Amino acid sequence: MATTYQEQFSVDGIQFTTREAVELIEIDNQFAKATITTMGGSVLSFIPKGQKDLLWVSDSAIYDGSKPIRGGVPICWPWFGGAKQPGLPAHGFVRSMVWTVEKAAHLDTGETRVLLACESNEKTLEQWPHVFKLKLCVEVGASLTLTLISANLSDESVDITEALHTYFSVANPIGMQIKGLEQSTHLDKLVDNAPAEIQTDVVVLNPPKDSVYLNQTGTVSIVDADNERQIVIHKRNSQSSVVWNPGPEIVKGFADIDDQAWLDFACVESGNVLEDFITLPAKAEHMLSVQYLVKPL
Ligand SMILES: O=P(O)(O)OC[C@H]1O[C@@H](O)[C@H](O)[C@@H](O)[C@@H]1O
Repeated sequence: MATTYQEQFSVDGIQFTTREAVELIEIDNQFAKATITTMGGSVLSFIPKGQKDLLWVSDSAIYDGSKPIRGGVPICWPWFGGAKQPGLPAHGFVRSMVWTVEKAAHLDTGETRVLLACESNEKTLEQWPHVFKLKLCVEVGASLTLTLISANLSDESVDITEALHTYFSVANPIGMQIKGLEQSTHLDKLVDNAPAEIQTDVVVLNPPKDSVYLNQTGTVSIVDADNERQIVIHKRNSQSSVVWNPGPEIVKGFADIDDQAWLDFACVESGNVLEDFITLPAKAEHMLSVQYLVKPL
C-alpha cells in the first residue's frame, strides 16, 4: 500500500485531510493556523493567532477536483490572463493540477514549512511545449511567506508570466484604500487593457475593478479599515500587481461566487504579467516571493 502523506510527514500540527476530491494540509503552530491544498498548490487560509483569516474562499467553491478552488492563493502560471492560443485555460494550467507534497515540517523557530511541486507531463506539453518544474515553498509563521520557483528544464529559453492571485478577506471593499500602487503605469482590463492615467493619489477600490500595475516593485498595503487592520504585501522579484474585484454585476457571471460575495474580498495579486514577462534561459530558475502580514491600523 502506498505511504500516505500523513505517514510520510508524521508530526503534530500538520494534518492531512480531504474535502470531497481535494487533499488539504492543515497547519497549527504557535503563530498561526493555515490550510493548503494540493489542488493547484494553493493556500486557502492563514489565520495568525488571535486574528481573522487573511484569505477568502468562496462558499460556492468547487472541491470535486474539476476546477481550481475559488479563493485563497491560486497560482497563475505559465501565463497570466487569457492564453495566446484559443482553447487553452485562462491563467495557465498549474492551478488545475494536483501538486505533490515534497516536504512538510516545523522549523526550529516554531514556524512550519511545506514544499509543494508540480512538473510538466504529457498533458502540459500539449498545451505548452516546455519541460518545467514549479515549486512552491509555504512558510507559516506570524506572517505567511510564499516563494514560487520556476525551473526551465528545457534546452531553450522560455518566456513566462505569473501571478499569486490572492483573494484577501476584507470587511468592506467599497472605497478601500490600497497603498503603494500610486505612480505606476496602469492598464484597465475592463476597457481592453487601455492604458489609464498614472495615479498620483492612493488607489481607492470602487468595484468593479480589474487593473494591472506595471513596473510596480514596492510594498503594497490594503487598508482593511472595518477590520481595523492593514494587510501588508512585501514582494521580491515581482514587477506587477493586479487589483481585481468583479463588483455587483460582473460577479453574476461566476458560478462559484455568490452574488453578494464580491463584498467580502479583494484580489491583490503579485507577479510578473503582460510586458513584465520573465525570460527564463535554458536550465535556469526564477524566484518570485511574497510575504503577507497584518498590522493594526
Ligand atoms: O475566473 P478566473 O479565471 O479565476 O479569473 C478571475 C479574474 O482574475 C483576475 O486576475 C483578472 O484580472 C480578471 O480579468 C479575471 O476575471
